[in-house]
Amino acid sequence: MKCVPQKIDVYTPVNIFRHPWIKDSCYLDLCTEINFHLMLNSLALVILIEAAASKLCLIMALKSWNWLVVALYLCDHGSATRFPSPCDSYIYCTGNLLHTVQMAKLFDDDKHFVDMKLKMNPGVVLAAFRNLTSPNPEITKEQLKLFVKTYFDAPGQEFEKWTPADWCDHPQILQKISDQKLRLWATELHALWKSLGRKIKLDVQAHPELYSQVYVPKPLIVPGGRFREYYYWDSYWIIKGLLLSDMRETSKGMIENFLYLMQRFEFIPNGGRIYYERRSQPPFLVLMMESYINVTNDLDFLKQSIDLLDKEYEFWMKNRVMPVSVGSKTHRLNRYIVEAAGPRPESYSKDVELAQAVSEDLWIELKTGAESGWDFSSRWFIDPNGKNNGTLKDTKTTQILPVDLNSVLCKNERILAMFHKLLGNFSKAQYYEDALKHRIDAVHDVFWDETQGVWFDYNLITNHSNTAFYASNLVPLWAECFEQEPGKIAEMVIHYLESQQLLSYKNGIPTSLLPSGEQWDYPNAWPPLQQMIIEGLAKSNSKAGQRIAFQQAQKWIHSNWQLYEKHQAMFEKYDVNGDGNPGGGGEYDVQVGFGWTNGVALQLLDEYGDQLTSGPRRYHWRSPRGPIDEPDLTVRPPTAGSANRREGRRWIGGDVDQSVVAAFLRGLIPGAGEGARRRGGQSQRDRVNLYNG
Ligand SMILES: OC[C@H]1O[C@H](O[C@H]2O[C@H](CO)[C@@H](O)[C@H](O)[C@H]2O)[C@H](O)[C@@H](O)[C@@H]1O
Repeated sequence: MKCVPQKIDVYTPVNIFRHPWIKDSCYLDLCTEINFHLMLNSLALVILIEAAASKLCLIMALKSWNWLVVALYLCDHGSATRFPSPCDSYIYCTGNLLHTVQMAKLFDDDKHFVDMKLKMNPGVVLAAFRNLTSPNPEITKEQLKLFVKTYFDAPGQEFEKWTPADWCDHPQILQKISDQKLRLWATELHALWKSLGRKIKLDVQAHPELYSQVYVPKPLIVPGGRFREYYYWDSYWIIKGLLLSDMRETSKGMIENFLYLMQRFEFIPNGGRIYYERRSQPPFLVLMMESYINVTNDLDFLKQSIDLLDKEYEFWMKNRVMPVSVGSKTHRLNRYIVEAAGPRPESYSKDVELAQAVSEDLWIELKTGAESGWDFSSRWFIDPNGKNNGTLKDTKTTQILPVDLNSVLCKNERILAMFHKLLGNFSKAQYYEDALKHRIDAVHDVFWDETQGVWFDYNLITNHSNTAFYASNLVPLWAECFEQEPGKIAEMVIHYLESQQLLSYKNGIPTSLLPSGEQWDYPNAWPPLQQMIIEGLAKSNSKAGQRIAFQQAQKWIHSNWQLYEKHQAMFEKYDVNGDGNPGGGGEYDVQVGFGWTNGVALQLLDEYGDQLTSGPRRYHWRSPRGPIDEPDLTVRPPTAGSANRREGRRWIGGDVDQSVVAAFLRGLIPGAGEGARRRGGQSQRDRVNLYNG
């Protein structure tokens, strides 16, 4: 036990019951029922125990209420309890009831319980649970089941029926898709917005204490499956898809919800549940607004929202920054870090079991992993020697400067500068331009590897790069977070991709090359990562980059479509190998729906709709100036000695007839359809032709 200064806002007289020593016997919601003397006694007892155990804690603290509170500020049981729990609820975020239900594993998925609605006031439910468990805390699983049935409703009670008013039968995007099967599929993807649409009941606003759902005023689109609520970074690709489905009102409503959350929390939480309220996700709000403004030119909306957009950027720059010195320069770069203690309520039993072998600090690292959106991945593993190695228990997300987060912030800075120019605030625009300049410099000095021609995450423990492949290494290309000539940098990145054989997978670019069993690793391929990589290559001034972008788009669309034909479902992630399989691994079963997958598929169909095919047809390039180089599309397992070949790696490409796969892939050479006609812009296809010319 040690005494360390605490954040003053952690234990105030009102929420003093959150102190870990008394929280299980004295619930905040029961405060009014508790005799004042009893309360004083228990506080005195806590202080006495604290004081006895730590010579540095002053017994003087007993003298007055203020001193009691001060003593509680100063006393601590270890680093993990320095922080508050994921939220203040003794039903959904911390306490005996949550612990008992989750550790009894009443449901297959821990998220089920924390998504249930309370039938009665939390104080009543907690009192009933205390009665049930005292004096004998041992209760049977049957008693517990009955208790949950008596006091909770099934998840999903927080929504009312809603059909988006801006949904129409024939969005313009359909006309751009030449392949009939893909066009039919796009029609069905477009229809999926209706089944993923949700409107939160006003009762959630009136009685927030009965729900874990966080109220937002406008209807929204959820990812699907167990993800019954909105998610921050998912919503970017959902909004992109909605805009292509001509659903501007729904898109705007989703952005308004995030602005509402900014007002309430001063940052944007991970997702729409109170157990997510002390962590965020990659900062995409400014990018959502850019997408919306590009389509609508709604400058009034931008004007009303700009202060909150600035505020979100400030949140990241105040709370998620680390100085890092390279040579004589010190840069300020961003990292993920979540200052909340305890297991994640939605994965409670798994977190408790995992931390038993390690320390409770692991819970901070896991929550930080969730904030990164990459929960979980070998990307965050750092073993006791500081190496990028180990298993989930070696997760040290806070100790890594992530390439992708800094690239997204690069985009934020560029877009915010542009927004302020549009609104006539030139000094603020200059502020963001300066920030962008510093960021580009820092990204170059800290992340860029000139020899390998790619960016790498930076390990803050060893002060070295982590040179393993992660798809996030390519995000600066998409974010245009570099100074060099884009064509040149793209050529270097392509050389890296080829040398690592990352373009040889049948269904897309893998998340990593390590089959760790975690979901943000090999062999999974995730929609947002494919989209950023494809767009990054497509917008580079490189002929090869544009060609590869199309090939990857074709692979992705084909495997998404193939699996949809088989299961009538869209998945949250896919396997890079085989004849179309959903992804797997991680702590929950693969989910269907699926918000960002549908958004990315629509984006690719919009961009390449005149060229993409559902089947293995051979296309001939009909450029008037002669053929482009035929790409090497041979599918092969990694060769011996290549950096991507690791012990135990699963190569599923061996399951299928390689010659058939190779023939299939050879059919993916860019074809000449009718030129893509984009609304107000140059298409990928046009850019390819221009380049050829
Ligand atoms: O319940 C486990 C974790 O689930 C979420 O993460 C995954 O799904 C999200 C929604 O599609 C996605 O944004 C995230 O990238 C996925 O890894 C949730 O965001 C986590 O906080 C949660 O612990």
